[in-house]
Amino acid sequence: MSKRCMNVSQQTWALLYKNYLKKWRMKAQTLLEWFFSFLLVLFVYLFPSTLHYVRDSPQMLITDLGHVDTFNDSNYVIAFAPESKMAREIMDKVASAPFIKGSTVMGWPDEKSMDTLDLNYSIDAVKVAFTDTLSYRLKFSWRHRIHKMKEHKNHSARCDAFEETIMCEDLMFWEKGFVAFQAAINAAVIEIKTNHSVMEELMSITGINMKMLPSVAQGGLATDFFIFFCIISFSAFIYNVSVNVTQERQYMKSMMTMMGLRESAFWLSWGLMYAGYILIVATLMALIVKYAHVIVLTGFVMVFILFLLYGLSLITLAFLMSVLIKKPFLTGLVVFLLIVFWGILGFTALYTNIPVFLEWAFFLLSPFTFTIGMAQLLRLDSDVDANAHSNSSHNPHLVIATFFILMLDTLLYLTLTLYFDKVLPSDYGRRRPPLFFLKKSFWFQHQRTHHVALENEIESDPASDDSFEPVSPEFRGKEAIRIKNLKKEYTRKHGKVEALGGLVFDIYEGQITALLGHSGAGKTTLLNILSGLSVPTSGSVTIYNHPLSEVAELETVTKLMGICPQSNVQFGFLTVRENLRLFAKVKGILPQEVEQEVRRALQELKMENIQDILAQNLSGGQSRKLTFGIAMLGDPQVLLLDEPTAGMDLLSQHRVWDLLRERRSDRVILLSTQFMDEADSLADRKAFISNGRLKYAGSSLDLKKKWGIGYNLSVHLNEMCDPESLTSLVKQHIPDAKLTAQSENKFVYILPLERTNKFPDLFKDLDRCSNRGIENYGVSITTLNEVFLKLEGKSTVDES
Ligand SMILES: Nc1ncnc2c1ncn2[C@@H]1O[C@H](COP(=O)(O)OP(=O)(O)OP(=O)(O)O)[C@@H](O)[C@H]1O
Repeated sequence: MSKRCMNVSQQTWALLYKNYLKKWRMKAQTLLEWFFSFLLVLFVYLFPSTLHYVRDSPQMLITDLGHVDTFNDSNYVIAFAPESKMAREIMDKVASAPFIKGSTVMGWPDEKSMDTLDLNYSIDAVKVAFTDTLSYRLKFSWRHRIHKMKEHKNHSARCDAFEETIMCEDLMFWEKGFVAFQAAINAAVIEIKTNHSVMEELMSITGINMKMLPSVAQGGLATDFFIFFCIISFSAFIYNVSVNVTQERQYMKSMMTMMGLRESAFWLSWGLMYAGYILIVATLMALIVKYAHVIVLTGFVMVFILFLLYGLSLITLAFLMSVLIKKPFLTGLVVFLLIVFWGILGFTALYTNIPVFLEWAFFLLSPFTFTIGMAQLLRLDSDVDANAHSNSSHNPHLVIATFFILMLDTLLYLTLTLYFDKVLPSDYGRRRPPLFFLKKSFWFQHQRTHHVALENEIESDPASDDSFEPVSPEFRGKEAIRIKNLKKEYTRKHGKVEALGGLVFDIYEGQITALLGHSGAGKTTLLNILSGLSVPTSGSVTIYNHPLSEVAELETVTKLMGICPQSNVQFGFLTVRENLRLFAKVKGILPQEVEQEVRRALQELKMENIQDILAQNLSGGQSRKLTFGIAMLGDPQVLLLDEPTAGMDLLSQHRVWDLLRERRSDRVILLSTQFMDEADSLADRKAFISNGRLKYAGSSLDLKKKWGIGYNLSVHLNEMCDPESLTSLVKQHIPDAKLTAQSENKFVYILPLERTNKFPDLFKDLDRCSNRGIENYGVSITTLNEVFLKLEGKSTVDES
């Protein structure tokens, strides 16, 4: 057996190269992936001209806006809520303010009912919502009075110049009466509380419009679209990583894990590959954002880091979904929809006030965080202070905070991926209990102290039953695989199916053991349990004293095993040689021995002529040969082979048999087969399983002896022959001969094995009787097929 070392970096590089070859060979998929990514980048590139403009109004002078109460507009009603004595008193005083006189003041029982006040377009409502006597909120109409500010374009101290006119958004607060109302309500509250009137004083305050510094403004809806395209800029990659990982995780990852693959190598190989893609697109996006002047003041590095961290978080999100969802297309779709939906949720936070705790919870969703981060970046650009310093690095805290949150999101998704990957049930592989990380054995190397006891506990073959041939003394103490009371039940829609029902069985080193049985007998189930691909419902298995129930022990056992499962294990887009090379590295064969091992497998199985053919183009038999070759890599100590020669031509079958015979000594070989001749000529010991129970274990000879070996004497006769005299002739030589079948012109007798010395005389007499109606006769040895049918018949009788 070659020395094995499960090295994460060797496995990661091998899988990474496999991923690269996949991308290279599946050109259409790869081109589409990059085409869509570049299309999105192009969209983003087309935005910048409409996105921002520099606001510079040098012609705007310092202007005197006059007194607060110069505001003069009677086209509104005043509403307040809740209507209490104090509130009414305050509002009465407010109504006495000179600029309000004559307006309608309405009290409402609560804010909700006040908000139902819906006036026609010509009249506005100014609503005052009291929270207590001293606190209130002033609600101005959305349409006509004060524009609602968006957080990411909240550059409220800005003015725009339209030809000759200068429009300042903030001036609305002065011109539409917001400041005047605020001053009047404040004066009323102060007067009620202090008995001192400040109304006149507050009303005489004057306002001044200062000169504006130049600034960069963002383009409203266009900016939102721009952010949206940034959110979905990695979608094509993320869709593909979701689909690829889900596909591989279903079967190939479990198989490779059973060969010794470290989980981290699998995730790293996909993670690193797509991190490379993300790096390229993040650089392009940052270049566009920066050099097309979407963002003028913020540095390239900040934008690049934001895109990179966002992209990485999406890779881990795709990983997480691939663990939670089984269908590849569905995983890709769900991830895409989540990106869109969570991104849009980010806009909600920009436009509305969502509760703080909810906002923090939403930060766990990386597209949400990215939206906020992007908005903050754009906002930095129009920040007044930033303009003053002409360097945004003075105020980047919020953007840097989003970097950290994105890192946390990535870490969270990765942790959840690894956790659910271990805990959630799947078709193959061992599941851990939900709280496995609390167990000491998970953190510390397992100490094997109880194995001796366990070994003693296990009963040996039930030798007392004469259906089981006692093993010869030379094999005593060579029990490599010990199976005790092994049960396996599958739950189906209509109840449970018992695939194995309490198997007790030892498999010895130095022997080839064949599992025989009808379809659905439980052979694959047993082999899957021994390979660690399936978990028994009850009972125990030890391989070289390592109990398979212990995950840590399973890792040791995988180093000893070579597995050839019922379905082929190979990557269709790799050639035969590449497949062998990849699996040799996954199995931990030392780097300097890999090529030698691959060459040996190609030679031994006569696959040199097909070594450069893609596995997907191999015939069924050739594929099987490749899977067998993969199982044999590293010359494993324990070989578990599920119908290894199925579909192979005769020559290949014999090649496989020869190989197994050559390796038999000091190895444990267990194979299942449907071919009786394979079991007959290859296996030293046959185990016959029927309906999940062991019916017989022993050598071919013993099996045939117990179940009707011998020789079949078939005599063909014509109408001249007297059947009774034929039977008495046979019995005269061999009294215990049995007539097993008779037809009009053919009689079949079974002649016991130990009577071979009587055969010559019998044949002589039969020759002599040729003139008495015996046309011809022949003798054949009982085949295993016949024994199988007999045993099968007995099982059916037993069952009924
Ligand atoms: N995943 C599963 N879910 C439900 N039932 C299953 C599952 N796998 C196997 N079974 C059932 O368990 C029983 C044993 O199946 P198994 O595949 O071990 O038989 P087998 O002896 O290998 O058959 P074959 O020679 O046809 O491969 C069958 O009744 C089968 O239907």
